[in-house]
Amino acid sequence: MLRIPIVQRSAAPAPRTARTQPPPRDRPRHDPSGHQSSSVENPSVQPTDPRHRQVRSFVLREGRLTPGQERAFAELWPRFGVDWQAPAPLDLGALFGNDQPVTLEIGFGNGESLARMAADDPGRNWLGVEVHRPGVGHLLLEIERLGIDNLRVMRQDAVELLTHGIAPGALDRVQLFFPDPWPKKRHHKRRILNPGMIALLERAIRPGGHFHAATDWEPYAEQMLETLEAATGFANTAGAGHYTPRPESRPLTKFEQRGERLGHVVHDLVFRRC
Ligand SMILES: C[S@@+](CC[C@H](N)C(=O)[O-])C[C@H]1O[C@@H](n2cnc3c(N)ncnc32)[C@H](O)[C@@H]1O
Repeated sequence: MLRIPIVQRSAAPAPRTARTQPPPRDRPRHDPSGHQSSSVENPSVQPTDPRHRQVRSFVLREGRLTPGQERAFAELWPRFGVDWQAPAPLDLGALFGNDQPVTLEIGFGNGESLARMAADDPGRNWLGVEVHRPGVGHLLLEIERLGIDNLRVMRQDAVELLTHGIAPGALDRVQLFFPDPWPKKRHHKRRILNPGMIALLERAIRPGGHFHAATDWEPYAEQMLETLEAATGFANTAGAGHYTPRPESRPLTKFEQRGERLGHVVHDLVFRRC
């Protein structure tokens, strides 16, 4: 009898690299921010098993690095980048080499406004967390250009970082500027500022510390105001129902400029942790 050999296919998938296209289900259908975030080596921002997928505030996208950004990852990441794996909490004092108060910026984009703030306020430590790889590379180059040493950079999902990596009360301030608005109703669940995030912020920010958000998307601003005012751990520094005038200390961000070109009104919200 003729026997036909059965050829076994290897079960091991090809390793994912920075330049591998994500499978179709991970490709964004619509990104209202116009932002190209990327899929990378960092396991904490890799797509997870679809059976256990959580709703994320970002969609992983390919992002090409410029030669300058490639160099930044090779030369500057070892000094200013933070390699972190959940669930170990960060030792912020050791990270900065001092006990200055720490401001965390979530989703810094290209990082130019964050680097400016860090340069303007050296008496404070600054930690930026972003998932978009070219943005991280851009910020590393800004740190080099400005010659500052009070800023560290993380390539991470901020939700994961706040859930596992930040000890209770370890932060003096958290800032969230122009988060993706996810304007379609079916995408509202992707908005990063929701009651779950507010609970994480209440845990991470010390009593007397502050949370500062800004957005140019009116319905999101209204949702932020309502959700933050409903949280018992925060008090609106502008008084109930009010937005805060734009603080001088906040430089214009890239997405803010884009919003202004589109005629959007910008709202700032500053809440004190009580
Ligand atoms: C609309 S952009 C705003 C960027 C910047 N703040 C600005 O104003 O120019 C929102 C940014 O948040 C980042 N982002 C979204 N969800 C995030 C998350 N869970 N952790 C870290 N970064 C996130 C995106 O990659 C994107 O760069």
